[in-house]
Amino acid sequence: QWRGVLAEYREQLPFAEGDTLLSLGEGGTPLVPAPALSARVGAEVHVKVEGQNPTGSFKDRGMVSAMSRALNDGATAVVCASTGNTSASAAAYATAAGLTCAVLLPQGKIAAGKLAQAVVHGAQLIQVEGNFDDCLEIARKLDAEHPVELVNSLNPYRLQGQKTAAFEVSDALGRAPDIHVLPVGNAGNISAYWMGYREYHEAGLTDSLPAMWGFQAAGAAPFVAGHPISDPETVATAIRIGAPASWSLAVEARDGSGGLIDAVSDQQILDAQRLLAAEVGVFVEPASAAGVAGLLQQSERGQVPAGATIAVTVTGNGLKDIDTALSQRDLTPTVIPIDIAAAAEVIGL
Ligand SMILES: Cc1ncc(COP(=O)(O)O)c(/C=C/C(=O)C(=O)O)c1O
Repeated sequence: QWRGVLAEYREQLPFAEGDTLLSLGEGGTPLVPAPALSARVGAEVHVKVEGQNPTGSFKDRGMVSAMSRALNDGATAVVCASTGNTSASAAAYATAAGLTCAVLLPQGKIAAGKLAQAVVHGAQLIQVEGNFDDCLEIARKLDAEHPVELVNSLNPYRLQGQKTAAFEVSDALGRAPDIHVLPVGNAGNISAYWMGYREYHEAGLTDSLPAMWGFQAAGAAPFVAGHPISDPETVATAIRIGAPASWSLAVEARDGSGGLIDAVSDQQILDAQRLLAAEVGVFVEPASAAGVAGLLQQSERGQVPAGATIAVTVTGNGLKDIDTALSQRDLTPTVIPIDIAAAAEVIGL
């Protein structure tokens, strides 16, 4: 029985013997070989399906850690800003911890599935007439001025929890990948993976380090611009972020690993989302496909080393944002009477 990331990787995590460790079963997610992607890019591609976590995104790894810390420190309330998945995860883990949870969301820019999660778990939802960056500014000030625990990825326990994904990829492959590919928004995840790969390497559990390849939406690509941008825009609302909180850690992950952070268009993201669903069999929300879009772009540019071992993280479940997925498709249903022959005819039997 998988015991959750805090128990499974306790020695690598900053928790004391007597600490209560929460779990909703997070972590232990599938690393799926993707022959369709491997054939397209000429390398060995494995997809880390983080939409399989309890609340449907990778955020659960970091949230179980930050929430456990908060609980053991006697906190009674937590706060976070979110584009949706952090708040969904914070709401669920606050419930598991018996803490109250306030979430700050950019008005009108959050996928319905994520909103539903925060609501059903009883979080206090506050919609801000601004974007994620404005929400994070408020959350930081609330944390500084009031007895609430901030559980955004500025909280080091978030990155500590999220680094376990790098452990799992290395354990599953029996080695570190040559390249790790993932989307970049607030930039906590790329920083956490790099931390995890380095820790495994320093512990002698792997004998190499991957290049970290991060991808942003072209309309929300501060790392590509080289500075924060004020009006990020993308259909991938989860990464519609202009002022990443983990800027310096992400730059260290990019440069320290000999990697890159580049941009892909919304169309490339939607095409990658479609490819994952139609050719690999994995349904992800748009932002989650940004890494795959970037890998395809690198391949088109001849930048993918032949035969390389590549891990790509897809970060959130497609069920979070079915409106965007369905808006890309012809929905005229095939309707038939209650008639077997009619069904057989439609199917072409
Ligand atoms: C599906 C999905 N994919 C990628 C990212 C980017 O990860 P980071 O670069 O670590 O921010 C997010 C981020 C979401 C939030 O920042 C939030 O929920 O507030 C996400 O939900």
